[in-house]
Amino acid sequence: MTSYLSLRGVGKSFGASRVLDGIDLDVEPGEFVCLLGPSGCGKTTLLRIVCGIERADQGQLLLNGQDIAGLPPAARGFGVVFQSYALFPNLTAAQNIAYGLHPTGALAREMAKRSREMLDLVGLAAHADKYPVQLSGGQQQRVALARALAPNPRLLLLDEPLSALDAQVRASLRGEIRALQKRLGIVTIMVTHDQEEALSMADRVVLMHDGRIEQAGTPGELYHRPRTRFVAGFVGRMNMLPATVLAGDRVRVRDSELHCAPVALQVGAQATVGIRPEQVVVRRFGDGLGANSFAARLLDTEFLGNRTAARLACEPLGIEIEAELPADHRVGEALVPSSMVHIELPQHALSVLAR
Ligand SMILES: Nc1ncnc2c1ncn2[C@@H]1O[C@H](COP(=O)(O)OP(=O)(O)OP(=O)(O)O)[C@@H](O)[C@H]1O
Repeated sequence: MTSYLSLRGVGKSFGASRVLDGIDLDVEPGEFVCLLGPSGCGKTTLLRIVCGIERADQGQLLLNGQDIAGLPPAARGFGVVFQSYALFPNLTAAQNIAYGLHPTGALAREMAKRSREMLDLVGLAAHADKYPVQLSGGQQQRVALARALAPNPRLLLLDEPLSALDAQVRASLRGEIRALQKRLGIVTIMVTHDQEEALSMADRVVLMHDGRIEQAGTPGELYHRPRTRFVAGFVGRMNMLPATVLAGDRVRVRDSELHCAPVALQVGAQATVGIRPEQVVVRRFGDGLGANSFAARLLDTEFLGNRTAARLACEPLGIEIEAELPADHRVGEALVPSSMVHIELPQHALSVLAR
């Protein structure tokens, strides 16, 4: 089956520096894909290549099976929204949106009608005649989104569209963009360095590192089944324990044996065992000494409202462990610094990764 958009072996260098290396990516109809990664990993360059502002040195860019690498940006028919609103200050909201329709050759009457429809779509019908300076940051970004969507683009490209906004507006716009994208069914690629944004908005997250795709998958896959240490460390928080593989379902950490889900690594391989803080089970000292249970000393706690974060020193494993307990945790009141507890690292919650 042909994907809607396919990138095959896309590579790009700036001078001697290799910024993208062998990027393969398929985007399916209706999908919302986030390019996520640390600063400098190449995500913006990749979006600019899809957009046509930048040319790849190698590889193919196929839309519905057709190579579009040679097409200039305007001929691609994509809608783009940048971090800065990039609205024309001398045009009203309605005129800014209509401006995006000029290349379609629509008549003035049609453009005005479409512009009103789009303002309605982004909840700004009452602000049609305002100039950008009279609109809040969030409203300006909604106008920019409406402008990008007005010509019915074949692809919507968003480059950190929320990063200039304050936290509250950002959170509400996240939901709005996501809902709009689903309603219109428009294939969308968004660049962000904010993992929470990527996990909450995307159908699929493409995590990039040093110009390569480290892992692509649903938010749940990246969070629960990271394939590399980089993914485990970048998406959410993870305790990491140096380990040696003992058997298909056992590893050794220091002098202790841990049972884990089946691992693909060879016996004797050096590995890292990862466990999320919220999956560490904390019990009263002496309670529940099953497999993967260890004594630990509480170093400190941090009250976070709906949960409590705890730092524990676990001597048998030779590391500090971070745990997160729900607010109503029954051991919660006994958690005073220096007290001893037992922790369990449940078998199913351990990710065993190559070192
Ligand atoms: N026009 C250019 N000329 C030279 N180097 C460039 C150019 N554009 C980007 N780079 C370099 O390419 C690398 C990747 O940049 P890119 O902007 O794609 O990364 P990014 O992941 O989007 O990072 P950020 O989140 O900081 O924007 C960086 O090292 C950057 O300095």
